[in-house]
Amino acid sequence: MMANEFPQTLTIAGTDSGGGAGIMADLKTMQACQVFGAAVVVAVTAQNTLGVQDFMALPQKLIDEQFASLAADLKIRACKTGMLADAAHVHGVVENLKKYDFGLLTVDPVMIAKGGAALLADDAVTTVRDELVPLADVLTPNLPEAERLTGLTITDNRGMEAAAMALQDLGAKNVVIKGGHEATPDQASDFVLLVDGRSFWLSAARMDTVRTHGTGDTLSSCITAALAKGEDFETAIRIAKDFVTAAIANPIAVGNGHGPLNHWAYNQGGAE
Ligand SMILES: Nc1ncnc2c1ncn2[C@@H]1O[C@H](COP(=O)(O)OP(=O)(O)OP(=O)(O)O)[C@@H](O)[C@H]1O
Ligand SMILES: Cc1ncc(COP(=O)(O)O)c(N)n1
Repeated sequence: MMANEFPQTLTIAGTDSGGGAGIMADLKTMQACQVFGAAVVVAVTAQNTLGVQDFMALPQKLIDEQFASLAADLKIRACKTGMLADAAHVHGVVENLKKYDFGLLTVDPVMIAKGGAALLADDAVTTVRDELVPLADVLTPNLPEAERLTGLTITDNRGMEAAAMALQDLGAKNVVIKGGHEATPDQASDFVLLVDGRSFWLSAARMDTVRTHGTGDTLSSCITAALAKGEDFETAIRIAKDFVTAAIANPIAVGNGHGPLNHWAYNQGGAE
């Protein structure tokens, strides 16, 4: 393998001082997936498993410089976005994604943290919908995010399927509607609509646990890692579901609130 050819990935998101979500969860997932992970920090949060105490988005100039630094040196094969804070920063990230080639893009349209804190300004939802979603090779909204982006109300499986189609109409190629927030007691079921029109459900036993901090970040960064390794969309999404299921099913005791996932579990044979 050439010196510059090792699979390289990028997360464009916010930090989590508590280590469980955001860029920290992304890099831990990428490491476990045996790809190299780089990061463009858009926002810094003061956060733990109990919630988000404060955050600040970085000046756009510094964000632009991080993109330029990576473009000048690394060979990123796949990237993902997470917390982008506000409309101006969403727009700034979109400009950079159009300027540089960082490979396949997974968009996790992060809006509200598990503890209830807003990680995206309300008026930025339209910017995400109009500017970022059309660039997405894979879009991974949870149910509230899918509702905000489409204007639909999702109450059942049919609603998830309709939302996925609406998101493809907005320009996303492959869509994963995450059912973590669904009120089904037994199953955590995600609906996948692929770019070629095929669709399927991915279901796992729903774990009765509060240790689910960073589940969405973990899923989207595992998809990113698998794509960087050359997997096709369907395989990448299936691997990521197994990875996150194992990471939830084998909890580690950290913090007193929504605890982080176990990013070693999948490699230790912990897939359910
Ligand atoms: N309690 C659970 N048991 C099993 N799987 C779960 C559970 N909660 C979430 N999942 C799975 O985790 C993945 C992420 O889904 P979720 O809806 O929690 O995303 P999210 O809200 O974006 O996560 P976060 O905001 O915490 O990063 C999905 O595959 C979902 O089915
Ligand atoms: C920086 C950052 N990015 C994303 C999340 C979402 O994760 P969760 O919904 O599990 O709190 C978060 N809490 N913090």
